[in-house]
Amino acid sequence: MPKPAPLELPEGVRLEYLAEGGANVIYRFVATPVKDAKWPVSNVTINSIEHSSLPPELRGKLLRLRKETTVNTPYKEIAQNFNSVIRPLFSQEELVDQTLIRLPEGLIHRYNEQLRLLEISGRRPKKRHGGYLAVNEPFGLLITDMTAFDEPGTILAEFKPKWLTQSPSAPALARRCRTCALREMKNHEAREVAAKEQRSFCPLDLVSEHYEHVFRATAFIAGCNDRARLAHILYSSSTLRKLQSRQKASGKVGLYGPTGISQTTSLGMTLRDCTMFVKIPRDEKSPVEIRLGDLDLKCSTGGKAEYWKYIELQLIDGGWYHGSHSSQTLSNCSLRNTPATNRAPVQP
Ligand SMILES: O=P(O)(O)O[C@@H]1[C@@H](OP(=O)(O)O)[C@H](OP(=O)(O)O)[C@H](O)[C@H](OP(=O)(O)O)[C@H]1OP(=O)(O)O
Ligand SMILES: Nc1ncnc2c1ncn2[C@@H]1O[C@H](COP(=O)(O)OP(=O)(O)OP(=O)(O)O)[C@@H](O)[C@H]1O
Repeated sequence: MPKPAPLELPEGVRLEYLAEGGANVIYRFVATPVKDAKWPVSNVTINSIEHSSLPPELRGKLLRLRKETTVNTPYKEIAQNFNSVIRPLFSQEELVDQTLIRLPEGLIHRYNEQLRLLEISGRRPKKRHGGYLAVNEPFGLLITDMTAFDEPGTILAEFKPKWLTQSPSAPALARRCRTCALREMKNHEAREVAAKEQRSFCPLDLVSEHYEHVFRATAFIAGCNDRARLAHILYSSSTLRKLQSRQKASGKVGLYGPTGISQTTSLGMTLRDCTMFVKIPRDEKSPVEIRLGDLDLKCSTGGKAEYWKYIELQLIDGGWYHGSHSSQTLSNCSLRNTPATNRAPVQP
């Protein structure tokens, strides 16, 4: 059967900047009147987007546009990898879906202009200034909208679970997990140049079998004031456990990852840098929606695999896993007090 043609973004649809990361910018759809009778839409104000007035394909979706980066993997390849490598690992309800959509001509230039204006008006995070959309990218990605703007009372908690198991090449007597060790090393460097330090949870707490540890982790998750409710949701989240087991299965990371092109390493790193979205309705009886996003298969070429090994060596040789630096006295890593004899064996 021939493949269906990719969707096309109608000319008249306007976009509102929502957020961005290092490699992508995320937009909401703002329905505006268009001449094309195929897409009848009515006038709406920002923050109360009438989804019923959007073409059905765009309802409940956001638009993700790719930035120009050193890696520059085309969305077509990202979407193919998502379908062949990521999709089989999770169920449909556990993923922020991705669908290619062809962009109208001139759209990227218009929205690059808007990014410049957002910089001037202070609506773009400073650290993202100077990064713009890739002008040669013909596609955008329609992604599942996890925002709660259109659902009063619903809240969204968002965080990166990071490394849910210890690095396989961490020293056996480590008193820090991979994520806490790296954060503490980066904070040490930040302090030296008077830059802002990062505070976050220990990922091992997130998947702990002790509820109190999960509760401890929620102190660092923005978006949900009801920490106990969030902790209960995470404690019983099968998606979090599945992510952990998929990470374990892609264990060729740290010093053990092959150098150069390797899909196993790419997958291993991708699963350790994705985002978890938790959409919590006000009514405790309504279902909670938990999805994983930003699962673009990382590219292990271009020095990335070497960089990951270099980081691991720095953590080992620099003593960051041991927590022996004077700057590491205050840590909330779940391994910080563990007596060596009780520690779980490091994976082979
Ligand atoms: O190195 P880490 O663990 O700090 O993770 C990087 C992320 O930092 P953060 O999660 O904010 O601490 C970093 O996130 P930000 O750009 O800081 O939001 C990227 O996701 C980076 O991946 P890539 O180089 O864009 O493929 C991530 O780099 P990778 O190590 O996953 O390649
Ligand atoms: N499906 C979604 N629903 C709601 N918000 C989203 C969604 N996807 C992304 N976002 C918001 O946009 C931000 C950037 O998105 P995304 O993670 O895709 O960018 P990125 O450039 O790949 O990030 P990174 O720098 O981590 O590589 C997210 O941190 C989140 O706040």
